[in-house]
Amino acid sequence: MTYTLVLLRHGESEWNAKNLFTGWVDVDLTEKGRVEAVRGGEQLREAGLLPDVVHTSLQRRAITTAHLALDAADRHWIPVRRSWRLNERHYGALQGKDKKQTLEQYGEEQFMTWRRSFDVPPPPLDDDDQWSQAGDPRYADLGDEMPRTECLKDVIGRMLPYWESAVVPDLEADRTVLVAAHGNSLRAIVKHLDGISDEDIAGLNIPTGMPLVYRLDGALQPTVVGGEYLDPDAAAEAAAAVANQGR
Ligand SMILES: O=C(O)[C@@H](CO)OP(=O)(O)O
Repeated sequence: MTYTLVLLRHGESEWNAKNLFTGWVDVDLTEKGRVEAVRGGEQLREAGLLPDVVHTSLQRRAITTAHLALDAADRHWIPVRRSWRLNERHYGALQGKDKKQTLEQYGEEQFMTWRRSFDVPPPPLDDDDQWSQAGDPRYADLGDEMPRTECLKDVIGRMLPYWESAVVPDLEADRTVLVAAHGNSLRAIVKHLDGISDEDIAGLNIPTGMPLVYRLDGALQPTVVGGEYLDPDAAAEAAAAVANQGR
């Protein structure tokens, strides 16, 4: 038995284009991001990878990407589930800050610790900050679970209950599952699937709008470690660009 999982990071967002830390700020796709999402869906269709169900975050850039990609694959009609547990990593007090300016102000080591360390979150974001999500009705039910900042370890901790209770049952029902989410929530899933160490995950970057396909065995172990991008050369180039943001 082999299960099929497709991971898709949203297309380029307005704040990706402006090089701003985004996190839970609900920015839209750019025109380029919309084209990437459509292209991602076309790649799925061309590869005969037709999702039976889609899981997204509660954020516009992932929701719109899923819709555009599925529309292009003629799978716009499949069931959808959304959860805050697939949201981007909450970037704390860095939300809304320019990545290049942050690098210049705090230096390489602190910048990379905040961006890619496993367990060091940025300082928390005040509830009255203009980029806070406190009071956003879509998160009204979160109570004490509402983050004010997160590191990747925190993202894994809040993502896994959803993975186990919602995504795994779909895989085990032999559905082709599309997860349309974010750079860091997808890094959390990849770390979990591939068993990547806390140190090595720092070097993993996920490009926008490029389907990453995992075939999983009956024990939900990847048959190919790291999965397979449908366009590996373009994905490698785009992942390197993500790694270099701020420079
Ligand atoms: O700003 C963010 O929310 C993320 C994804 O765009 O950025 P980074 O790749 O720096 O974690």
